[in-house]
Amino acid sequence: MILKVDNIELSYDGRIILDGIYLQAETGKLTGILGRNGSGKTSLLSIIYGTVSPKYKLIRLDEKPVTKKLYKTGLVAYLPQFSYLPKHLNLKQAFYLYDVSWEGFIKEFPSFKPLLKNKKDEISGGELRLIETYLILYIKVKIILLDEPFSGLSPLYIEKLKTIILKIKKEKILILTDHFYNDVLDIADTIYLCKDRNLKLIDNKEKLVEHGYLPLNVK
Ligand SMILES: Nc1ncnc2c1ncn2[C@@H]1O[C@H](COP(=O)(O)OP(=O)(O)OP(=O)(O)O)[C@@H](O)[C@H]1O
Repeated sequence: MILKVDNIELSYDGRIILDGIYLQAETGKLTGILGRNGSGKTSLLSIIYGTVSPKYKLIRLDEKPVTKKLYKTGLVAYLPQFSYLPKHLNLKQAFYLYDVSWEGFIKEFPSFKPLLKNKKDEISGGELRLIETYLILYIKVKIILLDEPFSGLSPLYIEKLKTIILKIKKEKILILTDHFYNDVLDIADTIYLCKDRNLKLIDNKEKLVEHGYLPLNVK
């Protein structure tokens, strides 16, 4: 499946945030979006998802224009920057609600086993972020949008999550944005830099320096 996002123009209060955006993402390839704070990455993901309405947009799936908001098609799941799980659910109930296997999760992350009956305010911020990201990755949809999945995670969990993302991307369209650029560069097949209201296709790390996203002395 190929997702094409084209011709997006978004303004807030008369200020143009995105203009003439083109992005292509496909099953089997991980698409990463990098960009400075405030460059418009979250806005773009929200436009694709359908919760932000720009002045113009054209979204196509396998060349067919999508006329509904994408989230209404049942094809897409979105990890927002904020926590989305309802407070009253424990983890067992949350995995049940999202139809994701707790046993599969425990196989990957055995240290979470004792947390089965805990609610979101009884686990750490990083643990919660990992669980919420994992749930989104395993929801039975074809398109996954992840806004800063690595934020708040310790290095070992980031590595584990990267392995899972690489597995998942084989059967889903996966678009992610994060400030952990080394991790994004490590696993993404296609990288876009969100800059000057537009997306620039990036083919190597040096380009990120040239575009002023990374400092000159970056490792
Ligand atoms: N609801 C809104 N009303 C007005 N301006 C907004 C709104 N949401 C975002 N903006 C502005 O739009 C610009 C893009 O914001 P966005 O959240 O998309 O950036 P971002 O690249 O995701 O940033 P970050 O990396 O900090 O999360 C910013 O200048 C922001 O202040």
